[in-house]
Amino acid sequence: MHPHIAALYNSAQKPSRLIIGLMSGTSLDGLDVALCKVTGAGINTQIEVLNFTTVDYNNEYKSKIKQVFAKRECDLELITLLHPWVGKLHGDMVNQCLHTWQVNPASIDVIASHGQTIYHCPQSQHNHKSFTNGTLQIGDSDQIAVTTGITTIGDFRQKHIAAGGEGAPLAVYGDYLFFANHNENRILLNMGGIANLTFLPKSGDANSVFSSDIGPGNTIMDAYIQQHFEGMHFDDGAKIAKAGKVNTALLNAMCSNTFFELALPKTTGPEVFNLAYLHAAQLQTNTQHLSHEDVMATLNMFSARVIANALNECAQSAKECVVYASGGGIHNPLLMAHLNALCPTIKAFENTDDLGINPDAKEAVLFAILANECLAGEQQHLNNTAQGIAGVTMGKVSFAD
Ligand SMILES: Nc1ncnc2c1ncn2[C@@H]1O[C@H](COP(=O)(O)OP(=O)(O)OP(=O)(O)O)[C@@H](O)[C@H]1O
Ligand SMILES: CC(=O)N[C@H]1[C@@H]2OC[C@@H](O2)[C@@H](O)[C@@H]1O[C@H](C)C(=O)O
Repeated sequence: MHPHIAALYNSAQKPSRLIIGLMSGTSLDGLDVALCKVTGAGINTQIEVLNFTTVDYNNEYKSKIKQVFAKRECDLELITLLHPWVGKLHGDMVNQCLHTWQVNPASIDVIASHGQTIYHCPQSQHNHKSFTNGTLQIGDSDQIAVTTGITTIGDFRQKHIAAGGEGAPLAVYGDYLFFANHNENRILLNMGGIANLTFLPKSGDANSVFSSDIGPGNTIMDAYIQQHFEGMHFDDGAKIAKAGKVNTALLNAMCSNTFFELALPKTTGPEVFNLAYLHAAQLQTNTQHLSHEDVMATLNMFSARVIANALNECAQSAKECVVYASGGGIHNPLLMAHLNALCPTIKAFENTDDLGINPDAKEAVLFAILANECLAGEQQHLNNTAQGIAGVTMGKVSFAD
């Protein structure tokens, strides 16, 4: 047997494994690195996050990725070069974290790498009759494995597509294994660039579990700030939005899009929710001359309204839902205040800290859980293709040499 296969076999048989989850989201703020001790597998999975950090991206990374990010047309040579470059950079960042944490790389069983999404196109968002769903993540796992010397499992989304899904949201798998609870109807809400949710009924009925993207979380707000406020990446503490007034005409125009008419589950991305989306709504409502503050107030309310609509829809099908929020949006006080006001049927808004997982680390932890299932999961716990939840093992294995 090849020693790499033997090592994986040994890892899979251990009662617990050290797995580093890596997530680089649509906000392009940094690489989330979560060192997890994962015990067991399947519905017996337990997680302890031993260390977590976000390694900030520098301007070079952001500007290089932005040249291809969510763009229908771009330089193929650049994409080809970025794929190994991002992987190497992510590997270097893991090495830097391990050094800082004084953790021996040899003690890590595997790295779970999401990569960097550069384009997402479910069937509902493209006009090519002969194609179904597609999504593309760069940041080659072979580069991470070679750079760190640690076996890396990556490229999780392609199996989901191969099995008929849209390649997202994958959160549902980890959410179900780790957060489902018999005493409470739960909604796990993540507000990153794009917002998504997982509904976990207390009945535990796997067929009633579902997950969906909702629409914009922070993505349009971030893009607007980056365009108009030099050196700023986001509206810290919602200071700018708080100084403005919501423009109802613009808000209503933004809320009117075919994506919102599609039934859950569905997926989307910054390919749709971007500055061009805002500009089209401004043109339509003759609101091009609003102040930056008023635009930000309206964008903030736009995100809140679409998220609230989805939460209220879930709350109709199950009484007394508790929302557990995660992602950078929880740090936006105006967004959170709007959500509370717009969701009277939600029993309580908590965040995943209350369930033992740092809300900023949650997505990276979810990929560690997916890698753990790839290694040690003995059966599929969710399998409902009608709800976009394919019962498949996700992830491709890259060895270090
Ligand atoms: N203090 C804060 N005030 C306002 N907004 C904040 C604050 N901190 C973070 N955010 C928002 O959270 C964003 C980062 O969120 P997160 O890291 O969850 O996104 P992501 O993982 O890249 O996205 P996705 O989950 O869609 O892939 C920032 O770009 C910003 O918009
Ligand atoms: C294609 C892609 O990268 N989608 C991301 C994005 O960010 C949030 C939302 O859109 C979600 O569908 C997904 O990420 C999370 C981790 C998921 O798959 O559950």
